[in-house]
Amino acid sequence: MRERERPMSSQPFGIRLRAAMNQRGPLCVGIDPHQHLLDQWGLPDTAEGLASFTYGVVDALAEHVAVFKPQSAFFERFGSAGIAVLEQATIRLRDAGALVIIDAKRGDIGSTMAGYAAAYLAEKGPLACDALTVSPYLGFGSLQPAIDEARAAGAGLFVLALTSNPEGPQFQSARTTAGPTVAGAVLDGLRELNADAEDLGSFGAVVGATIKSTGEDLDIRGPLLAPGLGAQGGTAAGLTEVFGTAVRNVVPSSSREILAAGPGATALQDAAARSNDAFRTVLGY
Ligand SMILES: O=C(O)c1cc(=O)[nH]c(=O)n1[C@@H]1O[C@H](COP(=O)(O)O)[C@@H](O)[C@H]1O
Repeated sequence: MRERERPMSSQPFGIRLRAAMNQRGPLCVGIDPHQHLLDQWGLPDTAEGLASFTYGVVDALAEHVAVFKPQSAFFERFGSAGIAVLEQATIRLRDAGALVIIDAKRGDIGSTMAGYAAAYLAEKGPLACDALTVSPYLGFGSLQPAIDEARAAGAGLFVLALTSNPEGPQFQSARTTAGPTVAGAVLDGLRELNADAEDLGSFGAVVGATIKSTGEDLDIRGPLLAPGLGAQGGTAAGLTEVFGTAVRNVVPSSSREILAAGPGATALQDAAARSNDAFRTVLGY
């Protein structure tokens, strides 16, 4: 069967992502159950508190928002009980038609990367999600097993390129021996992976909404995950300055700003809808 004729569930990630953003708006809600948010929601700092918080977000938003990005760190904090919540939340979100990017920023030598790929990207993996954040600092080529598994499963990757934290440029703006910056080399690698994509490829970059203009070419024919909105100071209006003509491919991600509206489901839905509307206008959805 040709790619375009396949049912949506078995389409490559980039195609599913564009369809979901067209349908529900571009907002990605980050699920970052910080200790202070559990406290603010009146929940204990335990695995049970984590579960109530996470399923509260899932129940309120799974049918309204296109993309979710659970932050693995805050689930790992509670060991296997926390990982079980991440697993369940991922299943429930996907069952409700949302896409899940697990933010685990994995990166290792190729043979170990294959283990992460089996956990997060393989169709029957225990934490199977739609896309995974990965780190390229062991060399872009070290990501190959994850790239292969993503292609086989119709999943995607988001590779760190220009991160939102102030320390990022120390490495990311440094020049490689071949000439481009480290970030530029990552973007070049992604452009190559997406070369055959008609609209949006499955291999994306992480580019912080806070980075201002860098002179890097962000047109990689793939999605640009933009965290740093809200709590870190990035705004919807500022996205055009950072992304220029590539702004249409941005997946704007916001965690604390939306989560702080909880625990009420209606308040969470209102916060997500407001945010989604602002991004729709800027990104042209
Ligand atoms: O990969 C990420 O999502 C990420 C990359 C980056 O450059 N900056 C960044 O903040 N993030 C993540 O995005 C989320 C931001 O959360 P808020 O600042 O609360 O919206 C956190 O889970 C971060 O780990």
